[in-house]
Amino acid sequence: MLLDLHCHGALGANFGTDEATSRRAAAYHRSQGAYVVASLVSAAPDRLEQQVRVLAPLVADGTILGIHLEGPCLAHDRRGAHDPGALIDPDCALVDRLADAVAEAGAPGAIVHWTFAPELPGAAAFAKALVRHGIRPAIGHTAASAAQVRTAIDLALDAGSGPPLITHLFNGMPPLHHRDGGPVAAALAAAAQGEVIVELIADGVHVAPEVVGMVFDLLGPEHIALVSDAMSATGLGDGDYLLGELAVRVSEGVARLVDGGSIAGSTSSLPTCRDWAIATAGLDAELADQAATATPGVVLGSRLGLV
Ligand SMILES: CC(=O)N[C@@H]1[C@@H](O)[C@H](O)[C@@H](COP(=O)(O)O)O[C@@H]1O
Repeated sequence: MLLDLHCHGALGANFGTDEATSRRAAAYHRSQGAYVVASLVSAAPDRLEQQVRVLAPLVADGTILGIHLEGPCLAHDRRGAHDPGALIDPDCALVDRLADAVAEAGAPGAIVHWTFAPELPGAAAFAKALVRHGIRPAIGHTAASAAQVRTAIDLALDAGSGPPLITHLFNGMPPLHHRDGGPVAAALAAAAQGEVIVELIADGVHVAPEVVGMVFDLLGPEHIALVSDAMSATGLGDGDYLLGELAVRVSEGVARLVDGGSIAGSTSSLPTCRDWAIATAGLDAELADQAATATPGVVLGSRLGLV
């Protein structure tokens, strides 16, 4: 089985909406060959609490590997398919609240990682709060400079975190510029030193095959987690869907926000991404498999015992 650290749903369901459809989405991904961490897009704090409470029993019984909060402390300009009305500055009380909610709902430690933009006010205290709760900081949806990303990585490591994640490297951040390296340069340099693990969406839409190949050549599979970022259309066809509260249209397998046209997750399961990485990006099967099993396995650690 492959291990997908970033997955929003399948079969018309967004994880966290309700228990029955969340179970069906997880079962779909299992039937394709992947255990998933359920990702939640930016939403109001009350809504996030409801959603983590819906998912806690699924973590407790091993239906899903854990929960990933993607937002709501994200950069407005790099929000991609996140609801601009839900974005807030980093808020340590929200970390305490959601960590307490999953514990109370029977799944202490259910939150595996949490994506935030490190340039926002209060991000340093937020990252420390994550580490205090055993949640791995994930840097993403960010317009930070390379120096700000480097500082955030050091802060997380100093606070006792395992290597932070870089949420879907390249997507939701400025592209690499040779006179302003930004998050991509900082992430590649740190990953090469084993100080972060980068996610890559290898669905054939988000990142070009030659870029996927280049990242594997530069970093090696031990520093890369292939992820699906699968949204609710996964397992179904083209049509109209929701990502969180936002309307998404899927056409020829590509999901885009109806309003603005941002790409809005993938419609591929992780095994499909793995196959694309081999067939189209030209990776050795062994390397693709390592980035879809052993490397995400390091992030999951003892949580893997549950499945
Ligand atoms: C659930 C989620 O957040 N998914 C992101 C999306 O927000 C972003 O728009 C897209 C492309 O990002 P890009 O235009 O920066 O490459 O990547 C991912 O699909």
